[in-house]
Amino acid sequence: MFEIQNLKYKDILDINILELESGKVFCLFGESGSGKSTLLKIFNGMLTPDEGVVRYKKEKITQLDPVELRKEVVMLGQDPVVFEGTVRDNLLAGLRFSGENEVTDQEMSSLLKELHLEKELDEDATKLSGGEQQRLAFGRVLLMNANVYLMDEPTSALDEGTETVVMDYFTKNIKKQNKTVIMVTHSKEISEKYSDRIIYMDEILTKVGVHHE
Ligand SMILES: Nc1ncnc2c1ncn2[C@@H]1O[C@H](COP(=O)(O)OP(=O)(O)OP(=O)(O)O)[C@@H](O)[C@H]1O
Repeated sequence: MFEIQNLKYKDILDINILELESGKVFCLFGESGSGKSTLLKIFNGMLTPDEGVVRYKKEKITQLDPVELRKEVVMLGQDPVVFEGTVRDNLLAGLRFSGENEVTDQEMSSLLKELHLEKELDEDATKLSGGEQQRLAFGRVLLMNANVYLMDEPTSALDEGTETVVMDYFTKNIKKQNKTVIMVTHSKEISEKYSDRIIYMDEILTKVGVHHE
C-alpha cells in the first residue's frame, strides 16, 4: 500500500525503509515531536519529502494528482474541521468532494446514532461541542468511503466510553471493507486493542547523532 525508501524531511524525518500493507490498522507511537503528524501529512501528499521516494499502490506520490490521491487517502485531524452549516451539510461535505453517491437522511441519522451523536440533521454544526464535532468528522469520513484513513489522535476529545463506541464501530466497518488505517494515538490501550501493528517512531527513524554544545 505505502512504501517509503530513504525518506528525509527537514531534520524531522529520516526513514530508510517502511512498508505498510493494505487492509490493516496501524498505530504510530512515539514521543511528542517525533514526527508522527509530519509522516501522516507525507502519506497524503500535503508535505513532500526533501529526499527519497514514497509510493502509494506502487506509484510515486509525487506523480499522482493530489486531489485524486486525497479522495482515496483521507485525513482526519485532531482538531475536527467543521464547516458553517448544518450537521447534514457537514456529513455531505466529504461526499461531494469524493464524488460518491448521495446518502439519504435515514442513513445519516442511523450513522449518527452509531456514533452516539444524538443530534438532528438540521442542527447548526458549529454549535456542537469539541467531542461532538470529532464524532461528526468521523461520520463525514466514513461516508466518503475512502481507501486509507490517516487519523491524528482522532478521539482526543472523547471520554473513554464514547471513544470505545466510536472506535469499535469505525474499526468494525473498516475491517469489513478491507480498508487501511494509519492512526496516531498516545493511548497504549487504543493501540493494543485496535491495531494490527504498532509502528514505533524510534524504531523506524534512522538514529542521528545527538549534538552537544
Ligand atoms: N511546518 C513545520 N516546519 C518546521 N518544523 C515543523 C513544522 N511542523 C512541525 N514541525 C516540527 O517537527 C517536529 C515534529 O512535529 P510533529 O507534529 O510531526 O510531531 P508529533 O510526533 O506529531 O508530535 P505530537 O505528538 O506532539 O503531536 C516538531 O519538532 C515540530 O516542532
